[in-house]
Amino acid sequence: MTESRTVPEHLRDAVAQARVQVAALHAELPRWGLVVWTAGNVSQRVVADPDGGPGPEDLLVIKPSGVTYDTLTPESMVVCDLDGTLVEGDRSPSSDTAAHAYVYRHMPEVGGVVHTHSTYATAWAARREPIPCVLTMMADEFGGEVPIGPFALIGDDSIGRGIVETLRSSRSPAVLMANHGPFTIGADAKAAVKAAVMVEEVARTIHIALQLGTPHPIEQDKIDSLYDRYQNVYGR
Ligand SMILES: O=C(CO)[C@@H](O)[C@H](O)COP(=O)(O)O
Repeated sequence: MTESRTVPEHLRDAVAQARVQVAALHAELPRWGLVVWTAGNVSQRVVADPDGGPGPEDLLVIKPSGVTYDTLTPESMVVCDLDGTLVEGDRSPSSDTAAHAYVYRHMPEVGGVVHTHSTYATAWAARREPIPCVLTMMADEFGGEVPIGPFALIGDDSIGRGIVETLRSSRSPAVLMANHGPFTIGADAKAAVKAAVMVEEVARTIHIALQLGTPHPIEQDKIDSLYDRYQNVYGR
């Protein structure tokens, strides 16, 4: 594969650090039972101009496509530009790279993106049904329901467009792409992994609640209050 650009000298340390972080975060996906075989991926933005903030010249670090989790290392991670073009690496980038890159291009506040096929969240995605906000944990992390994104084919901008269109009008850091699975975002890749863990947890719990009867919705003012406390006070 041709490399159109190289990692600029001033970003070498930041890219090396991101390789370590992204490799370690990939190991979290099987650890939390969110993926099987080679499904799923984690990426992190590397800001090209730390003084100016996120911009179109940024890079992203992501896993190579089709490699099993137990063989992923910092060295095997690949670096792409925000068009999804390979900048550094020995293998093809993840097949979801275009989606991750689209999110970074259009949501400058996003520093990490995660995709899994975690079982319960993906079951909701298969039914194209948003996960209703019936748990305080959901109000805390998602600020409301977890929305459904459109059906989109893999490989081009379509998934990225669907993620951005859906999450722009939601407080949720997670979207269930129709018939596909969850994509999550965060200020960094760790926050996006956390959202991936949380969306699977609430998808499972609410699925079980539905087997027992009808879950009670939480009033909007209570959701707002829980969200505000968790986002601005909890853990500070
Ligand atoms: O769902 C998809 C494709 O959208 C992925 O989760 C693949 O299953 C893993 O792809 P690579 O990251 O290995 O290319």
